[in-house]
Amino acid sequence: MPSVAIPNAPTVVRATNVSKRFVIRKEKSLKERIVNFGRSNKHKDDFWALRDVSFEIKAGTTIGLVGANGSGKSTLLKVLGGIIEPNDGAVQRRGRLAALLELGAGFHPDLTGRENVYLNSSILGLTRKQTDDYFDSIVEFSEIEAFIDTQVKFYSSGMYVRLAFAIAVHVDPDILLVDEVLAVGDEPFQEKCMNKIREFQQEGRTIILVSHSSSQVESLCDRVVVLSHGSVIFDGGAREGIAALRESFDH
Ligand SMILES: Nc1ncnc2c1ncn2[C@@H]1O[C@H](COP(=O)(O)OP(=O)(O)OP(=O)(O)O)[C@@H](O)[C@H]1O
Repeated sequence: MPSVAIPNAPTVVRATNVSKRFVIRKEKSLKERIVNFGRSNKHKDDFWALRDVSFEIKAGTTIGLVGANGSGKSTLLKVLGGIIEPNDGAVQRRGRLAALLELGAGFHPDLTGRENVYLNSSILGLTRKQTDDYFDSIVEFSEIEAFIDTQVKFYSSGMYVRLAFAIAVHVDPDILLVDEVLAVGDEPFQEKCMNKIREFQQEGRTIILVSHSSSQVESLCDRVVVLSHGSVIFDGGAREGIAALRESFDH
């Protein structure tokens, strides 16, 4: 088992019948524009990115969210992290959460790396004194010392991820959400992140990971949830989950 199983571990995340709808605006075709001359060139469609998703996650579990492109993984991660609200259903969480979502999320582009460290840490519940204490260690982990006083809008995607990951792992999270972002780091940094994730597993923290890498999911996760068109089609062991994922590509 990749993480340390805790007997009778409490539930730290519970999603109950979660559904999320987006409104998609589409341009009308030339024919529709002529027929509807004088009216708006756009029409709206409802799109359910998540439909009736329910599961519970016990403390200390590493869970992989997998599925084809557009199946709803990032949307689910954002709903679990409280970054977006579901239209139906509810999410309950216990403990401090740190989230590594899409690139640059959580960073203010006009602020420097240093200022963003302080801003992010305070959003995640650290005092200024605690951030002062962690600051050097965050910068050292990120290995971007030379750019720490540069505005983050000038950062490369790898530099963003380095700083974001370094902050997330220093705020003592009980739950860590990681979207695909790690794939952006270079090989040595990815290895460093994997080691940190393994350390977190040993410490009994809960990790929710979105990944397209089957080998990464199999080596890190205790459990896999497979999404297809916004619904859970499998919830169980990692190896069986990867098999269910491959099968879902054929449908
Ligand atoms: N803000 C939004 N407005 C409209 N549609 C959205 C929005 N965010 C996501 N979607 C749609 O919801 C669906 C699920 O998107 P999501 O990013 O959750 O998929 P994913 O499984 O993470 O995909 P990928 O593997 O490509 O990253 C997609 O069809 C996407 O276009």
